[in-house]
Amino acid sequence: MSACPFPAATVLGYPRIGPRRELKKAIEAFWSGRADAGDVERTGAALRTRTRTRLAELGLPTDAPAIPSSFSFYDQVLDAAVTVGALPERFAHLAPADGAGDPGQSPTGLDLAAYSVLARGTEGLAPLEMTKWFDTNYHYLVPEIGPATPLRYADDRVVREVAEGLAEGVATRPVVVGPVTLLLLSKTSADAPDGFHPLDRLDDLLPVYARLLRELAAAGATWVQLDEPALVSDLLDVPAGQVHRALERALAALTTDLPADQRPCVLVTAPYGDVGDALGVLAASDVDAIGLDLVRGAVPAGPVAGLAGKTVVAGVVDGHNVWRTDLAAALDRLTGLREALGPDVAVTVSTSTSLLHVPHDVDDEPDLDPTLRTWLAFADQKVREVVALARGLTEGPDAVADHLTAASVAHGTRRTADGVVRPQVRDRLASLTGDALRRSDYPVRRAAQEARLDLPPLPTTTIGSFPQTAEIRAARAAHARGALSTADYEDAMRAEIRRVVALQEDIGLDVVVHGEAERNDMVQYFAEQLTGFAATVNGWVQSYGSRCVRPPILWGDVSRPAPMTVGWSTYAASLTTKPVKGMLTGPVTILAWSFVRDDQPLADTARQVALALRDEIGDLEAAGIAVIQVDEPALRELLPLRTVDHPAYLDWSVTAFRLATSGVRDETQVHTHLCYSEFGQVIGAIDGLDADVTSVEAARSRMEILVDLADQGYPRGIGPGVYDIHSPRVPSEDEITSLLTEAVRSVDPTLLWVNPDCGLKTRRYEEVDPALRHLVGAARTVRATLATRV
Ligand SMILES: CN1c2c(nc(N)[nH]c2=O)NC[C@@H]1CNc1ccc(C(=O)N[C@@H](CCC(=O)N[C@@H](CCC(=O)N[C@@H](CCC(=O)O)C(=O)O)C(=O)O)C(=O)O)cc1
Ligand SMILES: N[C@@H](CCS)C(=O)O
Ligand SMILES: [Zn+2]
Repeated sequence: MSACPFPAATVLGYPRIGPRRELKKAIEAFWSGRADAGDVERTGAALRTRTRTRLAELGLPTDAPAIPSSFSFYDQVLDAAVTVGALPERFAHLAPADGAGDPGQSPTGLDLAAYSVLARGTEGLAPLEMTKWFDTNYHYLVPEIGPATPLRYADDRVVREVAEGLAEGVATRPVVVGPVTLLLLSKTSADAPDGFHPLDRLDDLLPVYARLLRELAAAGATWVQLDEPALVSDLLDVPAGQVHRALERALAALTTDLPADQRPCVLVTAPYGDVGDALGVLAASDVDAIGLDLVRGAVPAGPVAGLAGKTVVAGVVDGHNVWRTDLAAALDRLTGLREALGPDVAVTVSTSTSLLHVPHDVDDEPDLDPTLRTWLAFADQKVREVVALARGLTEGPDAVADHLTAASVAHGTRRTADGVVRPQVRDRLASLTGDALRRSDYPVRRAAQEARLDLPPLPTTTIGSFPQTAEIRAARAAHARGALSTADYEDAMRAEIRRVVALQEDIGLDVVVHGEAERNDMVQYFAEQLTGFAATVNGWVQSYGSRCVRPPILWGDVSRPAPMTVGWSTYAASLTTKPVKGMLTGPVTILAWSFVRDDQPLADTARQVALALRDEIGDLEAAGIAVIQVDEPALRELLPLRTVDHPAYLDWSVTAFRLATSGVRDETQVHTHLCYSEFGQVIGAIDGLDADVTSVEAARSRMEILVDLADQGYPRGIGPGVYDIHSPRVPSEDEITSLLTEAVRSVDPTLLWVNPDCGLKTRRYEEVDPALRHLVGAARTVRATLATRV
């Protein structure tokens, strides 16, 4: 018998925000001073208890480590950095002086206030940067590691949570970001010499992980899960060979080199894609189990050298989307896997990724169409699927015949249900010619737009949203529960538009927006108005920290029954003589932030969404809106993790954007907005979008993007963000002036626009008002220098 028996079913992680966003509410109350740290700790503990109890109810055993311990108050990458004490120099004062590195000491680590400072910053102290987690809409905090960054076992929270489970009679499996991924996702700290990479610190980090494993074993953990998603990505700037060598060293240090009785059994997972050649490295190591994403990745074709005696944790249930699993097909896949790997390899059934990316429970969605509901599996339903598949694999399909039949009936109804295929949508798309993707040459458009808009040099604008105040959200909540009529709600939104337009005129912005007050979310708002989408009521998913989104479910062919934004934009236009910018979310972003259908290629779905947006853009134009912005902040997010897949993605994503935007006349100016990006990887696509003006996030990188674009001879309008909206800090006029002065040196000033980095919805008016005044003041100052230059 294996020294490391693994349960037949598990999941790689579970949502932690709570079914009613309990954690969000508790931690935000703490940040605003309405609750103390003890209140938040109690909420966290109650949520962890709930998770363990719920997972057991759903069928995972409590006496074997099938139930993951995957809680976090904010982010799992931050947690790993805190566990290994990797505090950047500017946060050094937060570290408790408790002799944490000493053997025998159990460090209690950072308290919640200090932990929050790393995540959110404080006066004069910038937080860790935040960026997207692989190709998901989840954001992690980026650790900063240099040659001198302390690395020591500094926080025993993960160990305490194991003990907490055991005290309740549940043997959990702690989940920790693995050492290779932690270093590959870290950025090099500013003081590091040229050529340094955080991976250079691997040998300093491994003893810290080894200590963690010993502490976990001592606390009673029989397994630990080390997540190594970096193995599925080519986008992390380190060649695969080097990653594999690092992995070999890490696994040896955490298995081979540790006495078996001093460490838990080790599961290493590679979620979010195909593990590729790293499988050979994992198999050749002494790890006890390997987690494979078999939704995105391939089932090995035959035996893999070194796997004998290990467990393969087969991720056949999609952790990243909400469709009910075709259980019969999954069982075939599992059987095929077992046959391919041979009798010496145990197979456990699992999810492909953590369930962090899906809502809790379909049964908590009273308003969903009953037929649609049968097609779906949220986290809880997925746990049941995993349990049923495990039983089917061990006892044979007959043992779970009811489950297999119910799943196949649901899949059958999905294929033929009304609205899944809409012939009119498909016929329209089929009849489009290449002309639908082309506008006139840019110089022709530019001349027509300049004549129409008559803007000054360095025109100023915002990215669209103004603060979503408590009053706006309260009005929407009251409307949703029937306490405010539609007419009164719309009046409230119009009052907000009046306020926002008047403010922009007062500040002196050149191109005005309506402020997006009416939007609960920049994707959900559109999904609620398009056919083929369903919205949830409680389907919250963590986006970052305490911030959540409710991704809509894109289940059928998409069309636009009626205009979606025209009324709001034309109302704003009626209030001002300045040009009003219409504001839409682009096709790629609508897909990226929805649960997309899995029964047709994403490219086909993107074209349907694009066509609906093309209709909206046509209506905005017909209503006299001269500037229309189509936001694509998620263009980079959906970039495939394997470079071999990039050309096809960039082709369909650019095509979708052009399909949406190319139907307008020359004198209509199309803007786009990109944020959350390392633009280097999509710079060709920025050009391909062919937008007249592109605004990009740039303030935090001091406009480096401009140099890249200038190097490429980028020929169209560009608005590098001059104000970091992620921070409450109000930038001074001088600082914006200095950014703009640099900008006009690297880019043709006649192409330059002046705007913040992103929308202002998460900010407060106390910050936005002065910041925008400084922005306009700076633009005027630099404009004057241009005039004198001429
Ligand atoms: C730009 N970003 C977005 C991403 N994904 C999206 N789908 N949308 C985005 O905008 N990904 C990348 C980034 C991530 N950034 C953010 C930024 C901010 C949030 C955020 O603030 N989320 C809110 C929820 C927003 C929302 O849906 N609002 C609704 C419901 C509001 C609500 O909670 N109402 C209360 C009642 C309120 C009251 O009575 O006063 C309730 O229902 O209980 C709305 O405005 O109607 C959050 O709360 O976290 C997310 C991602
Ligand atoms: N128009 C949106 C873009 C966010 S990426 C906004 O201003 O919030
Ligand atoms: Zn943005």
